[in-house]
Amino acid sequence: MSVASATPLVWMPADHRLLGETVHAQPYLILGDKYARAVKVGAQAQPVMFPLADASEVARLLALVDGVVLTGSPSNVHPRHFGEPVADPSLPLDEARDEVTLAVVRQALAEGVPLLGICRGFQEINVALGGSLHQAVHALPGYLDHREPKSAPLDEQYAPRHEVTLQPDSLLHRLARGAPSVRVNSLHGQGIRRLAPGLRAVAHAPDGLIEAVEFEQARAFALAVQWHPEWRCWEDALSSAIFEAFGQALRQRRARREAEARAFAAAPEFP
Ligand SMILES: N[C@@H](CCC(=O)NCCCC(=O)O)C(=O)O
Repeated sequence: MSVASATPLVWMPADHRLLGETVHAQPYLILGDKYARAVKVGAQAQPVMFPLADASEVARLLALVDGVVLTGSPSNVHPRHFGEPVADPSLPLDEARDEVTLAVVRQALAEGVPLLGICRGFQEINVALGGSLHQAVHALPGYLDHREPKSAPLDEQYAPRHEVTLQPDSLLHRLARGAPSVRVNSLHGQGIRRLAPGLRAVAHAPDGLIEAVEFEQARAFALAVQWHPEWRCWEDALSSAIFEAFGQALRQRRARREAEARAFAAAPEFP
């Protein structure tokens, strides 16, 4: 008998933000609409949040889902996670998010849970595995300014800004149908400095900055990009391909989890 699988579930860890006027500002746990929408439309999956999850709950919560998306965010990963002080205290941090996402990366990769990282999520994967970040790419001689024009309309902020060259024989290169390079948007101030052990750089900007990584020993989909494929992912061939491939990996895990649950239910009980 064939059994139709339920819609896969994707854990999307929350940002912690203060919203409201200064004296009345209150803490909120939030998820950007464009990320959730890309998971729903592009990967045909259901986004879920565990808003007050802490690191000690990560393993138990990962067992309930079919994949993870680590989203972008205006906040930076705290540089203490790669042994540095904060270079610019005016920039936002989100240590509560760091606590969860760094643990999620290690556990998800160890267990073969499909993982997609975007922008901050890309940086989190590198830091979680022992890599480090440049805290201000634009201040480095010879590097481009990878930040978005802050006062421009969103369409302009998310417009393709520079090329990335793709590494042959990578998943990303296959998803780009063998194109040697693609143009991508760019909305970040930080970037990978020391690549973490176990990660392979599979895309580079013209200034040499790493723009995409894959996990070398991946047991399932494990890709992260510094740009934003979630932005109207259905309008761009590579963005659509990334979310479709992630969706396929989610359905494979979903089918496996359901088969295990059926086998467990059918097993004889021993006293
Ligand atoms: N703060 C980091 C990460 C940049 C990032 O994820 N930007 C996305 C902002 C828009 C959004 O919320 O999606 C850096 O600057 O490098």
